[in-house]
Amino acid sequence: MDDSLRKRAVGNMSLAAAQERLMLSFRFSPETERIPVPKARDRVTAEPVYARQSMPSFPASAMDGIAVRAERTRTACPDRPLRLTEGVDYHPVNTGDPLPKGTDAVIMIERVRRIDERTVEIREPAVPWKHVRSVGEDVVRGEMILPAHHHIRPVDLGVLLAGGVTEVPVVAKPRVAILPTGSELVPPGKALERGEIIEFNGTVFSSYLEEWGADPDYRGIVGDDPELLRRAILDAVETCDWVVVNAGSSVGSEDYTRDVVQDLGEVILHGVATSPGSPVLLGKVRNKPVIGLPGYPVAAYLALEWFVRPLIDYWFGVKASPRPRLQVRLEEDVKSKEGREHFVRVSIGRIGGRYVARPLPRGAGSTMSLARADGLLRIPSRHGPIKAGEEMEAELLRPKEQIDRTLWVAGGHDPALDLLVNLLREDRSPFSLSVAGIGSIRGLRSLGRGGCHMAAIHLGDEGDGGEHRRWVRRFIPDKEVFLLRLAVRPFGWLVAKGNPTGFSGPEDLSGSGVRLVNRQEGSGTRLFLDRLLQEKGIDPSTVDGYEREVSSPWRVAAAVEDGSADVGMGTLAVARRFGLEFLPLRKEPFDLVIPLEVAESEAGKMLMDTVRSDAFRAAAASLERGDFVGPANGRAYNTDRFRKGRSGKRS
Ligand SMILES: Nc1nc2c(c(=O)[nH]1)N[C@H]1C(S)=C(S)[C@@H](COP(=O)(O)OP(=O)(O)OC[C@H]3O[C@@H](n4cnc5c(N)ncnc54)[C@H](O)[C@@H]3O)O[C@H]1N2
Ligand code: MOO
Repeated sequence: MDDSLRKRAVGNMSLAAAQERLMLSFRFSPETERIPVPKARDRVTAEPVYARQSMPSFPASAMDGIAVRAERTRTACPDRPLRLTEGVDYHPVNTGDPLPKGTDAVIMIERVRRIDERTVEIREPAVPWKHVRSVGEDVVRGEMILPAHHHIRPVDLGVLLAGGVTEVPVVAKPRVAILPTGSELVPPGKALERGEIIEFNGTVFSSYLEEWGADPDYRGIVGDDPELLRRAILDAVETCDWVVVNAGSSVGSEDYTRDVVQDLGEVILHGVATSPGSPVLLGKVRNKPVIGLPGYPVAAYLALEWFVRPLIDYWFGVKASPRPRLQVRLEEDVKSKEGREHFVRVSIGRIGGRYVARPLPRGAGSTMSLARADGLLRIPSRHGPIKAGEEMEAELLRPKEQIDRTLWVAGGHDPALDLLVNLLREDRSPFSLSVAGIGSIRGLRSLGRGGCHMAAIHLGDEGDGGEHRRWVRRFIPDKEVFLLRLAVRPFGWLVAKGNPTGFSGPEDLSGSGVRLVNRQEGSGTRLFLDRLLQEKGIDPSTVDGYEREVSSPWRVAAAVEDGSADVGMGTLAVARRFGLEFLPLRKEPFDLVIPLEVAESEAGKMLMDTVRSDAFRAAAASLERGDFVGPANGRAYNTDRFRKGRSGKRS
């Protein structure tokens, strides 16, 4: 047996213990840099900074007016106005001017009546030192402006400069080497050969590290070769403070990070009890941290935050504030095994005054689901699975105010929804739309129990106008709802160009070697297929590929395109986008189901106006013809439509 196949599984220390172990393994003594104040934003002070001069450095007028000696104006009153002569009793001053010698108060110009060129009159006495900024009123020489280990903000630059400081001592940034490893990796932009993967984790790491205050040093892709990795780590520890190695920390035959680190230094620990993100390697080479992160992007970014971010904060001596949290109710069950902490990405919507969370795809490779997530559930290792309806705390990845202003559509998917998302943004709408493609039936069910604002459905044929209404009544019997038509889409079979298997209809799905790619249960497409099979008396278990479920029309098309399936169902627009052949079956309406209270809300009205706009209608019409259109770029920004906020017609 190949030795690498006998590698041990990774360990499972708890995340908290692993973080502590890492922190206890290093002591840092970062250098201090002196940098010009204008460049100091987001840096961290290395020492306290004291004012070198006072601000203001002279008594200054705080208002436009006249400077006087207060004592000389004592007799002024409304009955006996006092006349003052310029150059003798008063001096004109503007805000910020030094107070002329011999004066100690300023009278605002509004309180002064001009008599002639050199004479003014006042009706009340000046109060000594009123409207005068005394020396050091703002910053006083010798005062501490910023303490040590302070994260410098734009306003701090102002007080530093005002206090006569031009250079500020800051903690030098930790230089962090980033070593993406893997012979399958290629730089972005290259035309991909089979098996090649675009290297993007390195860029994401660099960007997070910059955001957290470190200085990333991206050192390029290292192939799967222990000698190359060894040299890359040794080079990196020469010039960098820490090293982050990406991938190769698991137990595959080409995962060398552990052995190389062991050989060059010490493995502190390998493997944490989390999902995703478990194959983490923490090591020490030449007394410097070497951190091996899993290759799968979501696992990698979470683990970067768990292990590298606290090191950065420790280096700078600052404490990052934790993300805001929010109590949410789970829309669906969430599986989680005891003994491991689970991190689950969720979308969050505010529905009927409470926050509802829907779990997003769990795969550690699903970058899109992290990019789209509103929050993160952290399920403790002793918790076990979570049932739909349970409440939990979520960490927010998006501001709550944005979540509050998002309408949530769940159900079937169509490019018309993307169009809506973009039109709302183009129109500078305060509201946005978030789409959960979970299938028409699940969308209706979710709407029925208050799990989303609207459902999107395609469950019928254009010929049968009542079909959608019947579905709605079945799932939402007790709510008044609108049906808003977005499009009528040509729907049919998608096959490769030239229809190589000669597919002609459902009869060909059974026993003829044609491979199907199916949609998930609860989708309108699945329902339609099941009906066709039933009509033809075809047993689904005889259909090759019936069990292969994908979760969107795009994934159906992608499977047909890559040749792993021969046929699937989808719209003409999707077929065109993928260059596939389309065999039409029906024209199906794609409708939004909108409860009355949502339709009458400000957000609902805005959405309905957008659906009725010329821009949407034109774009939707081309979708119906099967032409894919992008967002209507360059369209004039029309505030008027939103101010009017007309309400919708009932369907
Ligand atoms: N038999 C087992 N297999 C695996 C286990 C296990 O316990 N037993 N753990 C799984 C888990 S969990 C994870 S996470 C991954 C981690 O594997 P590696 O860290 O060794 O990463 P790779 O296998 O090299 O890559 C995984 C995946 O990610 C892609 N990748 C890698 N680097 C990049 C990059 N810089 N940019 C973009 N994408 C990248 C890579 O191509 C792979 O597709 O192991 C499981 N397996
Ligand atoms: O720990 Mo891995 O990240 O789940 O796929």
